[in-house]
This record gives sequence, structure tokens and C-alpha cells, in this order.
Amino acid sequence: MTSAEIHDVVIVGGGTAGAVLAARLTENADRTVCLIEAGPSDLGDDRVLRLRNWINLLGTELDYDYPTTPQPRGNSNIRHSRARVLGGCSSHNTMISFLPQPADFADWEAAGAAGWGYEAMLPHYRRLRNTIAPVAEKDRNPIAKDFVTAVSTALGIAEIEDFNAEPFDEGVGFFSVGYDPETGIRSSSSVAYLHPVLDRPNLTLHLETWVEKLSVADGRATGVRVRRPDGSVEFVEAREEVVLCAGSIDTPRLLLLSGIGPADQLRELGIEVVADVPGVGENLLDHPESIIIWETKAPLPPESAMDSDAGLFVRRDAGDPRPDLMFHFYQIPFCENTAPLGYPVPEHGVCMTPNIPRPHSRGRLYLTSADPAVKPALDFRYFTDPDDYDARTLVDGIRLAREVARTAPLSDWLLREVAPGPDVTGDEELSEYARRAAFTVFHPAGTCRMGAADDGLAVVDPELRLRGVAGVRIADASVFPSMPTVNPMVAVLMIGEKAATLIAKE
Ligand SMILES: Cc1cc2nc3c(=O)[nH]c(=O)nc-3n(C[C@H](O)[C@H](O)[C@H](O)COP(=O)(O)OP(=O)(O)OC[C@H]3O[C@@H](n4cnc5c(N)ncnc54)[C@H](O)[C@@H]3O)c2cc1C
Repeated sequence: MTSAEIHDVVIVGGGTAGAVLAARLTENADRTVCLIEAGPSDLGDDRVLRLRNWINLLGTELDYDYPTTPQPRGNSNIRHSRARVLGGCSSHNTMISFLPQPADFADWEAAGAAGWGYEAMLPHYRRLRNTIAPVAEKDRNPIAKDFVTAVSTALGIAEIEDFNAEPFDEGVGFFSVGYDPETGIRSSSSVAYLHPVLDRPNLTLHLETWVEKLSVADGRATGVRVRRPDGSVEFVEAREEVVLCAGSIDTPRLLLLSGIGPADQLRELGIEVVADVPGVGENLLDHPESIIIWETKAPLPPESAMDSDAGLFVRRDAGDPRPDLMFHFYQIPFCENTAPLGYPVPEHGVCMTPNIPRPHSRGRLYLTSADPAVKPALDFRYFTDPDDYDARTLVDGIRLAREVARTAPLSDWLLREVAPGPDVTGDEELSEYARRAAFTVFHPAGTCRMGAADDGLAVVDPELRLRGVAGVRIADASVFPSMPTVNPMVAVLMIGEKAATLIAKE
């Protein structure tokens, strides 16, 4: 294996956080940065750039498409979409953009992430280069407007014009979205951060290049072993540090394959232990959701930013300042998880997808083989929390959704409830349905969580430095100590910004 290149900083993964980091670190012309991305460029690729096309990217060659392990209390057929393209998941997601709530960051601090409180994080939010604004008036579909009105009438919840203007406990309205309403182009981390700086001489970008292993000598990372598109294997050396931004599934996977993780698991698989870091792969978080679908009386008008433009936050627990139940309102009948259960697939329809903002169940990611081609096992342990909080939240959500659907003007559009159907009303049967038809909001996180030095399961410290091996940081959704109440992409972008300031300080 040849040592092909040497750079000051090597970033693994040109995704949501990795693109931010590469752009920020190369503002210093004296620092050389190599960004290594497994997927192709998004430049000029309309499939990726057109926000509303996101749903057509699921399961394509731009999606790693991770299965879950069997989920005895949930849906075992959930596929976890993860993007294989520059910009990462910000290049194929719905770009719903929420600043996390103050109490979300307070939870992180309480979990040992000193310096990650709300006030300290706000400057990183203000620095974001993405174009983020509430869905434009021209993209607001009449049925989504009527959903907002019906929620206010049925539940007495006020409309919020801009969810990012200030913290909220409840609210209904159109989401803030990262896109250009004139063109429909997404404001991904690649578009907002990388495209304008691709010609910087101190930035080297390798596309379609898979990082196979982190190389460590005498307890310090020296660089990474990569596989180029032509199959050749090379070593890319890091003079200062390696930053892992491969996301909450591929960052722990890479660490485990490099011998960094729970020693017992590694030994069982015949992987040489480089550092015993028991927390790698633990604390697998997600936002699970369920779904209630209606057939509409007629096809819907065409307006939309990305078919899930509005939503609702409900607070049931008065003891916490944050909402604890969220809905997306889809202007399409999303039947992927109900059709296999035998429910009808209407030609035109809408759905509400209640989700659990702060679920109690925790899962685990682990390897089943030392073969790097074998995907890691993702055991989310959906709905396994002993007090059954997670399933009860979805049952509450379905009941509230029905109240909204019964209320004008939304009710005027709806022909019939097709899943689970009006006859399913009891707690037990609603819970059974909600869990069997459950899906993911696509928010896996937490598998290399940040924490204090005395926390045995923390994988990185509050400066994002990997425990047990010097010269490595992690900056992506895997470092979340706990799940933010809201959709997490903005938190990930902020992690990219904060990582850049931490590295620049040194
Ligand atoms: C379909 C979908 C819709 C979503 N919608 C929203 C939304 O509307 N709002 C929201 O807040 N969140 C949303 N999310 C979640 C959000 O997009 C992610 O939480 C966030 O983007 C994750 O960022 P990341 O930097 O951790 O990882 P990613 O953005 O996934 O970046 C990881 C990058 O690393 C690369 N990589 C991985 N392994 C290697 C390797 N070994 N070598 C080289 N490169 C590698 C990948 O190709 C990828 O580009 C959605 C996610 C999906 C999938």
C-alpha cells in the first residue's frame, strides 16, 4: 500500500457535518484539508438538488439502505435510508430545519457535554450558511393550510409562523425548510458550504472513495486507508488529525472495523483490539413514528415544497417546557408500511405521522462479521421501554390525529380513513397497529455519544476527541448524547460549525 498523500486534516465523509467542516477549516489558507466522500458529487445532479425529488432517492444507488434486526415489538421491515452522495443526508432529506430547544441542549450538558448549552450553541446556529425559511406562500398547499386551521380549532393549538423564531412548547404551522423557493433547489451542506469553495487550493476532495480503516500507531491516528473507485488501496496521511463525519451508522462501523470499540465484541469477531472503547455503537437513538392515512375525495392541488410541509407539536407533560408529541402532515398517502399489512393503497390521500420527540427506548449497533462488506446490525429495540411510554405516545397521536381529521375545513377533503381504519379504537389494538406500522423519521443518532471523562460509555469528550486514541475527533449525529425534540439536521450542521471552531483553536 502506498502513502499517496499527506494533509493537515483528513475528514472522513463529505456529508451534512463533514461538508461544513471542510469549508470552515479551509478558510485558513495555511491548513490543508482532505475530504473523503464515498459517494459521487451532487453538482449538476437534479435528482439530488431538486428538494421535492427526495422520495425517489430512497433505495437507489445513492442510498446505503440499512435494514434493522428483527423488532419483536415493532416493525422488522424498516429500511434506514442513509445518503451516499456529497452533502450526505442533507442531499436527500426533506430539509425540515429546526433549531433544537434550549432544554435539548441542557440535556446534553447534563449528560456531560460541557460547553454545549443553548446560549453557547446559538452563535453556531447564526453562522449557518444554509438558506432556511418557512415554506414559501406559493408552495403552501390548500389542504395543508386547512390542516393547520383544523388543528387550531380542534386542539386549541396556536399557529406558529416561524418555528425558529423562539423556543415553543406547542404549535402548528408550516415548517422552516432549507431550500430556494424560486428554484426548488435544496440548501444542503454541499450546496451552501462546499460548492462555493471547491476551487480552494488547500482543499482536496476525493469522491467515490471508501475509507476502510483508521490507521493508528503508538496510540495516535496517522491517517486512513482508502479504496479508490478503481479498486486500488492507498494510505492518506493526516499530519494533525482525522475527523470522522461518516454519520451515526458508518462512523461506529469504521471504528469497530479499525479495532476501536467494546473489546469483547471485537475479539469474538477476530478483530485486533486497538482501543477498548465500550460505548461505540451503544445508545442508538431514533425518532420512531406511526401513521394514519386518509383517502381524499379528489386528487390534491399541486403546491408543495417537499410533500411534508406542515406539522404539529403537542405538549402532554406540563412538567417539561418542550413538546412531547410531533406530527408531520404528508400530502401523499405514504403506504410503504401499511400496504404489507394488507391496508388499501388509495390513489390520492394524506397522512399524519405522529412521532416520539424524546423516545425512552435505546438501541445498539454492532458488527456481526469482521468482513467490512457486511452491514452492521442495527437493533433499535423499538418500543421496549419498560413503562411503554413510546407506544403510548403513538396511540395518543393517532387519537389526536382523528380529532383533527374530524374538524372542518380538513374534514371536507377526506373521504375515509384507510389505515388503521375507524373500527380500530381500543388502546391495545391501536398500540398493536401503531407498532406494526411504525416507521422511522430517518434520524438515527447517538452511537458515539459525547460525555464527561468519568462516563465509561462516552466515546468522545466535549471537545469531540475520541477516547483511547489521540488525533481523532468525531463530528456528526453519532455524538448526540440524547435525541433533540425536533428534526436533527440543524443540530448536525451546528456540530460541524462547532467542530471547526474547536479545531481552529488548536
Ligand atoms: C430520507 C431522510 C429524510 C430526512 N429528513 C430530515 C429533515 O427534513 N430534517 C432533519 O432535521 N433531518 C432529516 N433527516 C436526518 C438528517 O438528514 C440526518 O440526521 C443528518 O443529515 C445526518 O448528518 P451526518 O453528518 O451525521 O451524516 P450524513 O449526512 O449521512 O453524512 C455521512 C457521509 O459520510 C459518507 N461516508 C459514510 N461512510 C464512509 C466511508 N467509510 N468512507 C467515506 N465516506 C463515508 C456518506 O456517504 C455520507 O456522505 C432525514 C434523513 C433522511 C435519510
